Amino acid sequence: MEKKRIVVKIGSSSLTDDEGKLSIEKLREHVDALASLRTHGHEVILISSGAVAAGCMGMGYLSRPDTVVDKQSAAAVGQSLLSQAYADECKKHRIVAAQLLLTKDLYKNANATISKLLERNVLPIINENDSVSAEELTFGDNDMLSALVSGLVHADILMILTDINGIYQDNPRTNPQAQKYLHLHEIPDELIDATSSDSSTVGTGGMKSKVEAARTALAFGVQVFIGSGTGSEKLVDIFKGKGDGTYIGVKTTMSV
Ligand SMILES: Nc1ncnc2c1ncn2[C@@H]1O[C@H](COP(=O)(O)OP(=O)(O)O)[C@@H](O)[C@H]1O
Ligand SMILES: N[C@@H](CCC(=O)OP(=O)(O)O)C(=O)O
Repeated sequence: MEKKRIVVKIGSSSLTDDEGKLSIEKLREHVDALASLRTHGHEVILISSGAVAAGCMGMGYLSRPDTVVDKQSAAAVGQSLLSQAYADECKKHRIVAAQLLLTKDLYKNANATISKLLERNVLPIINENDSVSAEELTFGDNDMLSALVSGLVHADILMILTDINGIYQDNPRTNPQAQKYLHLHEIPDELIDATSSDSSTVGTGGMKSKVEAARTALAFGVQVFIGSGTGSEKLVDIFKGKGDGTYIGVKTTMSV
């Protein structure tokens, strides 16, 4: 298998249980899958959401808060829990993990650090620095952050993992008849217009922010997958073109 540079983005919805709390079981499965992708020789960078969700309980919030300061405070509590959980699970695979908390205005400064970490076989784990990100200058969700990082590091592939198995013509939670796109060559304006920003209870941006991110990544020459999966081989399967989701792009790095 040819070595590729792969950015994997994991949304809050794929890291939490039914009550919206951080699920160590789910996080463990993601780390197992990331480890397998690395074992196949690929360079892997992780963009992980989940700080706000992970911090809600410690802050005494019963559900995801609405105000910026409440979300920022929950993220401050949750980011350290998230980072510790990744470090613990990575250690089981003898993987050293690094944490990078980026902001929209300064994210490009991380380029050299990410390159050095990859050179030393360290797994970069990136999130937005929620606690200091000003409302008018925030990514808000990590979809666009993952697309911009993919461009910055000249990634070959961006895999966006979420709680739904691809892009549908309409939100399948409200319209069960909606049809799924298996493969898209590009993201037309009509698709962005038709895609909803309705998200899960823990996520932000819904499918709209993911298709917008996919369009940005495509413009950088990065092939994109949006979908879900289970088990330690799910990322390798996505790479092989056997993922449960939507493949986007004209290149054939992933054997779609
Ligand atoms: N056209 C669509 N196709 C698929 N999912 C959609 C669509 N429109 C809205 N959604 C919603 O997007 C949600 C995923 O977005 P989000 O909650 O932000 O996830 P994440 O936390 O992984 O970023 C799904 O649970 C689904 O309900
Ligand atoms: N940076 C935030 C991400 C916010 C968010 O909900 O993102 P996502 O789940 O990717 O839609 C966090 O870690 O909670």
